[in-house]
Amino acid sequence: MYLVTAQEMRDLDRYTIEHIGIPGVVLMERAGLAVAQAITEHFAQPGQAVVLSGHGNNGGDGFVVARHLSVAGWRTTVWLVGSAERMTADTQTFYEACRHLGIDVKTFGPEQADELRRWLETSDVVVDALLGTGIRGPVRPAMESVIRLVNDHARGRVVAVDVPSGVETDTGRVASVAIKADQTVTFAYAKWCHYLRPGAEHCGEVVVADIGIPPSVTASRRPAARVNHPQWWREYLKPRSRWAHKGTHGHLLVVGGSRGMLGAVAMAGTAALRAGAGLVTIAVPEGQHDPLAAKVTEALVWAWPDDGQGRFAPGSAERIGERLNRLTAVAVGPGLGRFTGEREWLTELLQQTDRPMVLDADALNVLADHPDILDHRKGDLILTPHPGEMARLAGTDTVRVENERYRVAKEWAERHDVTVVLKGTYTIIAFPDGTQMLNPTGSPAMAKAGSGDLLTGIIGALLAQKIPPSAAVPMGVYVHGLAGEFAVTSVEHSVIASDILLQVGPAIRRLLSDRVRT
Ligand SMILES: NC(=O)C1=CN([C@@H]2O[C@H](COP(=O)(O)OP(=O)(O)OC[C@H]3O[C@@H](n4cnc5c(N)ncnc54)[C@H](O)[C@@H]3O)[C@@H](O)[C@H]2O)[C@@H](O)CC1
Ligand SMILES: Nc1ncnc2c1ncn2[C@@H]1O[C@H](COP(=O)(O)OP(=O)(O)O)[C@@H](O)[C@H]1O
Ligand SMILES: [K+]
Repeated sequence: MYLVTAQEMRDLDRYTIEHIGIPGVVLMERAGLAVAQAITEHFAQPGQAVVLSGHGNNGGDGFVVARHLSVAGWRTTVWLVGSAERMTADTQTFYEACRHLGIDVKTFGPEQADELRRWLETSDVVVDALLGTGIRGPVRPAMESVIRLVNDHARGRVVAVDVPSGVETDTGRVASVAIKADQTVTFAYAKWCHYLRPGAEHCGEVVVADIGIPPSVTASRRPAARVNHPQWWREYLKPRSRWAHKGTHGHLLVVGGSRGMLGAVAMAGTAALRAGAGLVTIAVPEGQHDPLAAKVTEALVWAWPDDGQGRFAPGSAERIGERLNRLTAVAVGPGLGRFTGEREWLTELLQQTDRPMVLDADALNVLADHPDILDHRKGDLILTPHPGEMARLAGTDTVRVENERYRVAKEWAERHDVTVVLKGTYTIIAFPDGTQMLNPTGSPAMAKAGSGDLLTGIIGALLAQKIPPSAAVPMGVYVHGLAGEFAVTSVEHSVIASDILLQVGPAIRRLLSDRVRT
């Protein structure tokens, strides 16, 4: 599924209307019908509904909802919050239809606030069709007072049409106030605000309804963002061949693990094996060799010169040259720490190999301080920052990263020709070509030290198996999130990274069995 901006949605609507020839009223009818169906499916029997309509097309959808609810036996009242003269032609059509059917349509004015409040307090459903993707700037006063009335007084289920009114479609920003919905029924494609805070917190459950826009329209008007889904990389997800041997499934080198931080490389390396890598070698500072070898049983351990403090010695990265030909991907950063000579060290690593490389944790912090290091890279680079690391990379603060997740990752990926995985709830993957993917899998259980190391290992394993980054990265992020969901067997609070590690297999199995079915 694509993830669209307001402008992209307008373009797709217009293309459908003008080039395919499906009239706008047909789309509006389907949109309103989908919302009415979501409501009637939720309730065992009809009750009382208040529909709040603006004069734009979002309001038009509201008139369609009102008509279907009324026909289905609901006591339905519509409040027009706006002016009948400024209605769009399609909205006017369905406004008239409501009137011809004898549905009660009231026009809201400040003097009716008490009456509307009573309706809100006594209705089973409130339909928010005030503002959709056409919102510009802060909500104007009349609508603002209606939105506040809904948030303060609605007792029943609040269902938002397309987006909760007051939420900006492309950014999830709420400039003044916004409806707090229990459910949002959107049309054709998800919009950014359904995933970005604070707007996403206003949506409740999001349902994407088909309104008859033919899927082929995206071929001529391709949106720049997608929701991560197996449809985008399923072809690379294969059962293992009967003739497989360890050499056919790649060799990942994981580099990191300074003193006191061996857990991170151990987790990354083991996750890589669980994600299917044939061989994993973990390179650590010499003094950490024995403790790591005692900790991990299935990965090879390789000692690089130590600085005497349990970290890599300057120049130690030259070691990679020895075994370069046998490696198929590299992951650098878990438990790396900071050390003298780190800039030259990371530069050497990048210079020595054209294998795809994942950079995580302190490798990202070295890069943030010395972005020129990137000039030395020879192969594809994948960066997996959490918001704090992203902020350091982009020279900004975490608050801006969180407020503009959709923009910060994209700018960095394009400017530096790398793939950026900006982690968090709904991880964003920004590709070097400017396109993005938003990941729907994951769980708050993953908000715990160690879960990021697993992701590094999983992506590394998929790259090591020669899956191109455009597929390996979203597949890895999806599998990691699914494993995080599966790991919640009791409560989210108690899940630890090792639990997630054990679910990498079941997550892959789920995807493989889905693959067989579809
Ligand atoms: N053919 C189409 O384009 C379709 C559009 N659909 C619906 O149409 C919506 C988009 O319709 P529109 O583009 O007419 O826009 P909206 O209905 O979202 O809003 C535009 C109207 O709101 C007013 N407005 C804008 N910003 C405001 C603010 N800050 N405070 C108060 N009033 C404000 C404007 O005066 C304008 O009349 C979608 O969200 C969707 O619900 C659906 O019916 C499907 C088909
Ligand atoms: N609330 C959440 N919902 C979904 N995924 C989450 C959530 N919190 C954290 N995660 C995921 O868990 C991982 C945490 O990684 P990171 O912050 O690097 O932690 P660490 O390096 O300490 O393991 C990321 O992949 C992130 O997307
Ligand atoms: K709305």
